[in-house]
Amino acid sequence: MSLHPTDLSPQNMADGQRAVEPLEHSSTPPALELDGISLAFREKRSSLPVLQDVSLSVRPGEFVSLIGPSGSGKSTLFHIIGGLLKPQLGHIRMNGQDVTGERGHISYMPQQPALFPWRTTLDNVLLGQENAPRKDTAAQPRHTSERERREEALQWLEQVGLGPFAKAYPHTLSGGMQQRAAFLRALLSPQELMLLDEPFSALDALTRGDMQQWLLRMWEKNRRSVLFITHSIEEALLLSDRIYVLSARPASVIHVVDVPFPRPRREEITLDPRFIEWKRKMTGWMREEKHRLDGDTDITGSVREDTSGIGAKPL
Ligand SMILES: Nc1ncnc2c1ncn2[C@@H]1O[C@H](COP(=O)(O)OP(=O)(O)OP(=O)(O)O)[C@@H](O)[C@H]1O
Repeated sequence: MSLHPTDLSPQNMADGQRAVEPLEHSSTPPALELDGISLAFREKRSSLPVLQDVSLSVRPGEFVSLIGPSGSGKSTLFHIIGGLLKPQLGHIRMNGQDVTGERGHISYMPQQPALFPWRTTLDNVLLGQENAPRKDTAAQPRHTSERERREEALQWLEQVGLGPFAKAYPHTLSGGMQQRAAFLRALLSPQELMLLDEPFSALDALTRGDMQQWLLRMWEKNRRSVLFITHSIEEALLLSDRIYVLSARPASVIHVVDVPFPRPRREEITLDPRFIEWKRKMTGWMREEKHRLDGDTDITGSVREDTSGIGAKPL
């Protein structure tokens, strides 16, 4: 389990000091390691550089977020990690093994729940296990029979308040309920690493807040390794151990934030002055990046400079 000792006390923030590097680096290899990933989409006569030398890691049991301007290449990065695209440069390692260009190593939760309308909630939740090789995971140890898997999935559905809807079809569920089912499907998949691509973006604000709290509790109980895409700085700060901030396209990592707030975290943390300060600082970064994307020459060149003094690591 990774730890993120940081020194982001209000005093240090005022003093303009940086967060210390994590003290503990476990000898266990990262659940996910991206090493110098670059990709350009090539068409007949043109080339669109989308990712440029992106490196990041997710240690076992860590919740890591990616945040960056729209169109910067976040989903493309997920497609590369999932083996749907092969980078022109760089490597992907999972648990120390090079898996660049290989499929089947991750469980994935997309923006839309993508439940099959002809399958019940229970059968949708079981879908992730049907085409994947069986192996132990933290959430689900090895089973011998289909019946046991169904029973366990039913217990999970009860736990997330979907017990009465196990036999219902997706169109009868609310957006939040569908997302919980989609999350369970990913959680019960045998792959250890979960990629969550803006899972709450289609939900209304209140449901989204509820789902964030729900995800926090679920993750704190199960501690899967998660890479999470979001556009919401508040969501990233609330949920993550670490946040990678991407530049505009071609995306590279411009800041890494070791989130200093202890767990378990609850909604109240968003009212903490340190949380508000982080949010303000990160909003500034994102705004600068957006201006750069829009071609605002006044601030071009200032984006990669860390002026925060509150613990971010500029690259
Ligand atoms: N298959 C493709 N062929 C050509 N260009 C593509 C392809 N897929 C994505 N792009 C382009 O690559 C860029 C990055 O797209 P991507 O969807 O990865 O960005 P994103 O950061 O996930 O965006 P958003 O935050 O809006 O979801 C965009 O300009 C997009 O138009």
